[in-house]
Amino acid sequence: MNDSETDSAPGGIDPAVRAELTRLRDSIDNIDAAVVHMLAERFKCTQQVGRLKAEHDLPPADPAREARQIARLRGLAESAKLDPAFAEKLLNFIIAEVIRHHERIAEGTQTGDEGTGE
Ligand SMILES: O=C(O)C(=O)C[C@]1(C(=O)O)C=C[C@@H](O)C=C1
Repeated sequence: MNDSETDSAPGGIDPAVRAELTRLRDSIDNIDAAVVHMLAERFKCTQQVGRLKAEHDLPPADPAREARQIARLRGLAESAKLDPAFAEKLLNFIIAEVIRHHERIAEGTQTGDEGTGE
């Protein structure tokens, strides 16, 4: 249910429920903003890694490094009571995009700034 659907709930919403929903959504919006900012910083780092790898003829992907990152993140997820499988899928999704950026940098088809908004 989206905002307009909750707004048009039959009989209206109890004001206390509405206040609690608004409070939770405010926190969700702050968290989403933090995630975007953290991802932007991560991509700035990985673009530099991509340029370094291209300059030194290193392969875009490093499966051994990825295996260590996944093991570490799964442990962190468990401690944080987050589903480790979800954490792994999310990291794999991000890394796949990073590898695409690395490949484009190595091909010389991008400057290395894509994904950073620069
Ligand atoms: O650490 C590297 O070598 C990177 O290129 C960064 C990164 C990552 O996004 O964390 C991406 C690709 C590699 O396979 C491993 C890790």
